[in-house]
Amino acid sequence: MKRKLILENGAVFHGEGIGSERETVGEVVFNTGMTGYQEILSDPSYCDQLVTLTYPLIGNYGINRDDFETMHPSAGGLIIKEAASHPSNFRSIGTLSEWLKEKDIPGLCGIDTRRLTKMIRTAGTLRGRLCTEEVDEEEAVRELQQWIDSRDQVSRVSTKNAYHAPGNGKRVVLMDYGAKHGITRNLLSRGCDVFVLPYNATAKEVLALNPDGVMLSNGPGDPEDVPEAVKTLRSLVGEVPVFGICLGHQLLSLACGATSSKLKFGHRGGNHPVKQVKTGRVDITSQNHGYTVDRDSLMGTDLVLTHVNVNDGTVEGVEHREYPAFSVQYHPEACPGPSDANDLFDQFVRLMNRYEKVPTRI
Ligand SMILES: NC(=O)CC[C@H](N)C(=O)O
Repeated sequence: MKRKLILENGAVFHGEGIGSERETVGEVVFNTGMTGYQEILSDPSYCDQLVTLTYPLIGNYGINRDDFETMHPSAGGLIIKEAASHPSNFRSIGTLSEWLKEKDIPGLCGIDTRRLTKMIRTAGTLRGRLCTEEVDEEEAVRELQQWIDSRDQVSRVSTKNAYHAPGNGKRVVLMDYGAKHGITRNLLSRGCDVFVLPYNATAKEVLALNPDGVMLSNGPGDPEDVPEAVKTLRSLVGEVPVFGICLGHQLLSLACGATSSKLKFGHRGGNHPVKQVKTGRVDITSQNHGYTVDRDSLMGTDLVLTHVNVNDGTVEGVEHREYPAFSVQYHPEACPGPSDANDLFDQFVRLMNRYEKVPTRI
């Protein structure tokens, strides 16, 4: 079925529909990874976004049972050059198009994704509408320009109920702002006893679990839209070791007095070089974010810049001067992407060991 993508700048891309036939509007973003479409589409950080993948052939290894980052994908849509119709992989249980249909995610294929990506790089992230050929383009552009982005993504993707993933090591509370499974997987593989709490859990609720550390997850949207999380973190910093990833990093930074802003077109892909300020070590990292902590705003806070992006100098990591709290903008859990930075989870465990609290548990 013919479908098209209308952008707020008036550009129109005509292609073929795949997946759900539902219409959708969202921010169009691009990811430059060559693989990992299953993890990307199931990562809650992409909630509502129309994701275009710059790699031209997508779906060639199908969909498997192991690589979901959440079981309830919330990505707004997928935009690609070519959808493989005959996937081949020993783990494959179906095609990408079937899965998109099953999860009600609309897609568009057969468009020039390089042209679209260049457009976003020049204009900045654009809103788009994925719809049928009949839709009036001028009217759609007017509507897109007046579109008000929703600001409740974190509350939509976060768990509604607390749950427990048992282990016999350090007790970690994972704040679920839209967490990828990869974070829990990494904590469990280090023996951690993980309690996952909803995004709006209070500091009192967190501390009642008597944790050795608190992990702040990734998640969708603008960090300024989650003031309740910032308030909780203000009370937690200094009480218990904290490690934040991506949205978790941004929220920790806001809680410590820094500010954030939106990047022109974000960082999404598997080859973003990040330099550790102290040692000069460069990790190739997995990234997926549209906002950044303002580097200048760190001055006057108790946060120290620990990591910078080699491409554009933006903040990639901070640590607290006084308290056991650190965070990174990128994804040490990878999935998709390289795992150069996976040792940050070990660093978190070491931090919890160092700050061993007086045992109150029996
Ligand atoms: N992956 C994430 O946690 C993304 C954080 C935030 N939603 C951003 O786009 O900057």
